[in-house]
Amino acid sequence: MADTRNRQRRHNRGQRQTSSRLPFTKMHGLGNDFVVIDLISHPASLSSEQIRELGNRHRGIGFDQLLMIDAPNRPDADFLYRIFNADGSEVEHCGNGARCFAKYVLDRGLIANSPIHVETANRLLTLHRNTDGQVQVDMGEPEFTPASLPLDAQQQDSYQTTVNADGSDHLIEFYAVSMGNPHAVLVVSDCENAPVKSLGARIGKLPLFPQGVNVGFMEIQDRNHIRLRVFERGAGETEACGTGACAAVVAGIKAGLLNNTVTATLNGGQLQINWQGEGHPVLMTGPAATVFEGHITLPKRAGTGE
Ligand SMILES: N[C@@H](CCC[C@H](N)C(=O)O)C(=O)O
Repeated sequence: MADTRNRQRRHNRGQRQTSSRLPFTKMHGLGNDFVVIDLISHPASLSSEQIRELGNRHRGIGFDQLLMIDAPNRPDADFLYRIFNADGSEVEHCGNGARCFAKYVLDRGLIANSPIHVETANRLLTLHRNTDGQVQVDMGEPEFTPASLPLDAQQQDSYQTTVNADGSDHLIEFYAVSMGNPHAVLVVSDCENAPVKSLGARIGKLPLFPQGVNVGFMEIQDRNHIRLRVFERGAGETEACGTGACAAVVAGIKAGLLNNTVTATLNGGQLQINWQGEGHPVLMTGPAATVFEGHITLPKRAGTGE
């Protein structure tokens, strides 16, 4: 049944006309904020320049990520989930966005029940809304090979490099984890006073990371609790980063510093992360919220009357 419906949606995608008035919903997961658009009901295409303009917090709507809901390409998925950072770049994964995605498609009846199977650029995610409204996401398995980020280095347990920020050289040690998107995780003693913005921006630009990297600053409070701030690729420091929380917890478990179930406290609130070790997926549980709805007016395309 899902396959027949998906074939029809893919067919419609091939046939569709672009809408000039595009409904959007503003959502957030722990303050990591999103504009969500449903391209199945309202076909449209947005250039990276248009996405950057919409993401501008002073002249546009403002968001950390734009999330697109579309018809899947694979028969075992209910939807295709595409993610764009505020700088217009398309990326592979967004954990807080996945929880909002589940809330959006369930609240609007685009699917009757969870679990919801969602295709991303490189994974199949499973989303489940709990009876308390929180959403659990099977985020897939973490990867540690340099090629999976990518990271231009030989594989090690952790990596060291020197970064110049705030006028001085910092020798940093980091763990490298791919959650489908790239993460460098630093262990710090004082998360509140860590130079997240300056160091995060510099690390993200190191040639070591040819496709950039999300940089997490993790303070280990005890074996079941971390405090985490994340400087996201393409968005800067955000209120929360779901894939960043998974990457940090996984790095901490692999290093023997954390237990298998951890509460991560981000700037915007808490996520529960569970990982049973290599060969297992990471499970992330947290809230999703709708803020407001509106319409984007897209410029008419010359000569088409659209
Ligand atoms: N906010 C996200 C991650 C969004 C993508 C990231 N900035 C990247 O470039 O990989 C999350 O909640 O995971």
